[in-house]
Amino acid sequence: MTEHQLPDYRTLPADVAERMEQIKQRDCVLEIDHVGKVFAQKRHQTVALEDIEFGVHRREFVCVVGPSGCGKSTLIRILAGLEETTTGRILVDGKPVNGPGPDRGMVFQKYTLFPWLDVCRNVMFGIEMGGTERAEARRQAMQWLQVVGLEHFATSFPHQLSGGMQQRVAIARALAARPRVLLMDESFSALDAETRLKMQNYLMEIWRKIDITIVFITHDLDEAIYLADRILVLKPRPGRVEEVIEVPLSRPRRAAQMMSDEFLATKAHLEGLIRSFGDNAEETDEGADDFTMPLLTLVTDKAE
Ligand SMILES: Nc1ncnc2c1ncn2[C@@H]1O[C@H](COP(=O)(O)OP(=O)(O)OP(=O)(O)O)[C@@H](O)[C@H]1O
Repeated sequence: MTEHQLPDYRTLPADVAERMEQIKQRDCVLEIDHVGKVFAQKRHQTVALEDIEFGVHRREFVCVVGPSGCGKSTLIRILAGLEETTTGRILVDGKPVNGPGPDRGMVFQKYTLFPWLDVCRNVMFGIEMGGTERAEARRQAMQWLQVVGLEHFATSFPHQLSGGMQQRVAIARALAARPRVLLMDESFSALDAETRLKMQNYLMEIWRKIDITIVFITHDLDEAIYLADRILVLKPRPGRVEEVIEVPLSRPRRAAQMMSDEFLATKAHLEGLIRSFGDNAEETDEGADDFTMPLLTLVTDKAE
């Protein structure tokens, strides 16, 4: 099939359309209610987010994509309660949130485990913070380690684990506090491609087993399409919702689907959207295009 024959990404196969209908009938666990964020500096203001309105349904998997500077980090920090909104509000299960809370768990990009605690104690940390006594916290931690397949590493320390394993512990620790929503901020972007795919599959397996709603920020369009039920596309300056895409892929997802017409059409559409924001992109790379590298070698023969 040639490129111009690719199916319209909006055409959902019947099973996916039915699943989307079911998801939409569920309550919204997380509501982003007309959220705006302005960073005021001495000389100017940056409108990082403007009037973001979006609801995430129970057990839905939403990915947020957009070019650098479109407000992805600001949005997830607001959802986590680490940043205040300028306008609008965030609701979890219909209740406005002010600041961080146990109803929202977070997994960051870099490994954030406590290096002086073993794996089990790292997972116990969030449970004990909730007031659970130690023996029960240990029992629950072991259960979560089983969920992420690391029960045999309970007494290992973070530095003894690979990057992927450390992120699995971070996921277990976040889930152990029994949040309603799991917020993931570029959580797999420090991993190599193979480990990343494994982690994506692990995450979807875990998500299928438990009552958790996921919001996942990523730069990687393949990752967004592979994981999400819906993709929220943000455009920069100011950060606004450009489009919400319903991913036309059946579940359970398999890596082979990345070569399907539906996947490729969705990716082509997303790439086109993000390319169209070009003129508004973040200015951090200013000058990169006309940068000329000075010649730092004396070898100038024709074997270049
Ligand atoms: N603390 C801050 N003070 C001032 N401006 C900020 C602050 N944090 C973010 N911004 C600005 O808000 C806008 C959105 O930034 P944000 O980091 O949320 O974007 P992003 O999409 O996460 O970018 P990236 O993909 O590069 O991480 C940018 O213009 C950024 O410069």
